[in-house]
Amino acid sequence: MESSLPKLEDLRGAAHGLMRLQDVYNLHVESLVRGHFQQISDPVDFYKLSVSDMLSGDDCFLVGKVAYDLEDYYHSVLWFEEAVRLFRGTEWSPENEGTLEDALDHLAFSHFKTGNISHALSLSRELLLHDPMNRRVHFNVEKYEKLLNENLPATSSGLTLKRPDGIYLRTRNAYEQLCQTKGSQPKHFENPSLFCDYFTNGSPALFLQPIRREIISLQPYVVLFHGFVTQAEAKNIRKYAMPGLRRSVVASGMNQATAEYRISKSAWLKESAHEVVGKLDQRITLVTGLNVQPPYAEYLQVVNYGIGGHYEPHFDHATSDSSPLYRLKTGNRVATIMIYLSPVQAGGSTAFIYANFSVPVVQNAALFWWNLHKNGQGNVDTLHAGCPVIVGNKWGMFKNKNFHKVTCTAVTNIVHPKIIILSSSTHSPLVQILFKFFSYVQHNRTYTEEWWKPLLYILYFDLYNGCQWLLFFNILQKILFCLHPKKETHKSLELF
Ligand SMILES: O=C(O)CCC(=O)C(=O)O
Ligand SMILES: [Fe+2]
Repeated sequence: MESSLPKLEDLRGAAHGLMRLQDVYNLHVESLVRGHFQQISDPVDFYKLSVSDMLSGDDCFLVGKVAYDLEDYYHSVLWFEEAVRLFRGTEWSPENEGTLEDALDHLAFSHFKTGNISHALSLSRELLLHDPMNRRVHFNVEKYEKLLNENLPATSSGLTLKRPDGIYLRTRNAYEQLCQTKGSQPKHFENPSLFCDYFTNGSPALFLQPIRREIISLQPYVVLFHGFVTQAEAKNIRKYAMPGLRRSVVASGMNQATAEYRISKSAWLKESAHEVVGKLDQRITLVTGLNVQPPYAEYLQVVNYGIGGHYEPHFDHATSDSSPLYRLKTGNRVATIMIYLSPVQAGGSTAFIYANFSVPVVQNAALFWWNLHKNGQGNVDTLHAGCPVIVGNKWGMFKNKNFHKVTCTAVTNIVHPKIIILSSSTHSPLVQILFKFFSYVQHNRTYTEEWWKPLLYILYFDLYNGCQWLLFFNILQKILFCLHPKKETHKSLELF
């Protein structure tokens, strides 16, 4: 049983999670510990739990201690203040790690470190009432009195605490603002090009039961497909993923590692795990037109965020050549679809920072967006984040569509030394056909100077869609037509 119990890392993680909620949502610590979610700027409950267990003085002491050990006195002051308040009003319990004296001691020192000497002095004096023989505190009192007598400018009690910058987050304000505003996408009357419709994507499979599509943004293109999964499917997926859940990782240089900026658990689901996985792949193909079966895309990834769980602003696509995505030869991520598998009581929106909107968690809906521009370059407007979960348990499922195993194949021995083909692999059907095409062209010497232009279209097409043969042959026909405008194209096709 011991292995399933929380460890010290989990306890510290919980403290960081609480401080994250406090910061991102600008919450009052005093009301937060009572289960009321009130913003400092607007002290009305924006979420209220129906039943809640209050945090104890000892809980607050622990949170403060985590901050204090990191020399983050902004947070330690706020949490020790709460600990002192709660310790004062309750009997000490033998299960507690800290005491009122400990809290006073740490709070006094935190105030000293933030320049609030008068508070440090009064708290130290109070501490001496409980522990009159404490020589260290006597010494501190003398030191604080001396500092106050010297009347240094930064010793007043009117100082405002400044939140630490931590890892400098350029987009922090915009990100937090979007998290605080639940569902801040422009409404249709603000932007008439945004609309909702019943969408079939021209697919016969959706004619009788079109999907409800909500266009959320055009630049970047982001849409929400409502009712994408059923309640039962979502429940089953959560169940299948549960045993495989592990702490989520992020790309770190050439490798993958856990990181404070992504706190969640995730599991990969292969098609063999359950038939629902294959069904979902098919459904994604229907609404997006993309072949998303591995290896044309990654496996389905199920993600679970607990309270305070989040994913700070990031891109889903690789932005550096050393990304593990390239080492895995999966190619860059063209598009992402994210299915919300559970409701979330508060928090947990998906925020698009530069595009300036956030999408609240809509149970069973799927959010789709393109990460790359059509030329294959990353779209910076897709910078996005998963806001911290305030109350509840957020489950999501992701599918990332890749350029299919993009590698560079230099076509050297063929016609045009300047051409480098980006393709799946030399074994892919596309490349096999291209090679045949090249040798045909080489043999017949009938190409024009610009013969290669249509090829780029094919490559581009293949990279986006895997191979969709019907359209592929259409394009091939066009190429042949360029080469032999006078010949009947269907005859040329026979050559292949
Ligand atoms: O949880 C979210 O809302 C976003 C998560 C995300 O962007 C990701 O996992 O890549
Ligand atoms: Fe993402």
